[in-house]
Amino acid sequence: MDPILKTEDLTISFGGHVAVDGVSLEVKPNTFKSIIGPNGAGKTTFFNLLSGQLKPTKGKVIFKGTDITNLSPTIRTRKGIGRSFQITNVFPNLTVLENVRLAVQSQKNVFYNMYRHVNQDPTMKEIAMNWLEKVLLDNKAHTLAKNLAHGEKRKLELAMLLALETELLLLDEPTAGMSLEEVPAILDVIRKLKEEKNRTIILIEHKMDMVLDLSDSLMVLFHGELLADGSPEEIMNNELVQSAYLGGLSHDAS
Ligand SMILES: Nc1ncnc2c1ncn2[C@@H]1O[C@H](COP(=O)(O)OP(=O)(O)OP(=O)(O)O)[C@@H](O)[C@H]1O
Repeated sequence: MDPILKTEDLTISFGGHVAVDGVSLEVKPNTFKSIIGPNGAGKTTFFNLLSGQLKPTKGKVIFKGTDITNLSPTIRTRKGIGRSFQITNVFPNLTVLENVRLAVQSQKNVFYNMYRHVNQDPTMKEIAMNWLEKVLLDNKAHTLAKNLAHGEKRKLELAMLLALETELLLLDEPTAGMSLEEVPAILDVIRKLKEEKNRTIILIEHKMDMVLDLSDSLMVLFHGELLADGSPEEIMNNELVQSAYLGGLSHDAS
């Protein structure tokens, strides 16, 4: 099966520091891949290269056989790469429902006329409400986004990402900063997405139990380099990974 996503020698330097260093990998469609690695290994930078927030110093990003290395984040989203929203992309003075409805509209290419449609299209509202139900946030539909608790904001980001209906989802620590009680619900949402088997999901995550539970494959970044790429079993048994990373991980994994 052809990969949905491929990187070739993907590299970015900031000044003299090589944050992502010659990463070549392939991701099969409708699989779940996690990226692990210690703090500062280059995981978020790698995501930024996939989503187009950063342009590489060298190398390529290929999505569904097309070289997208020089395309903008907006065009990449239209082509099917969805990156989890940061809360900075959320309108704080709109309600939760209105925020998701804007994401639904942008998926349907009617963003240019958003205020008219916000008020006039009941279907958009229903679709938005469905996404909110999916992330268990429908009870906060009419709350202003700025008044949400941290875990609820992460759920809103996830609902907005899902509303874009992209084939590839890039999830950057979706449970970061959540309280212990909030994590299982979001984990359930991600597990259900995986079980639908109609999306490719790449997850950056420090929580090893979550990674091992969900992933078909794992890639390990270490000082910007791809240290290993394989099944969870292969990675856990990889001596290089154990000595370079997993030994230390047991201390800082949450
Ligand atoms: N815009 C930037 N300018 C300069 N250096 C950067 C920039 N973005 C990232 N870096 C550096 O690149 C390296 C990789 O950072 P990155 O955030 O990708 O790591 P990470 O693996 O996601 O870490 P964490 O697990 O802590 O989130 C770090 O040394 C970081 O300081």
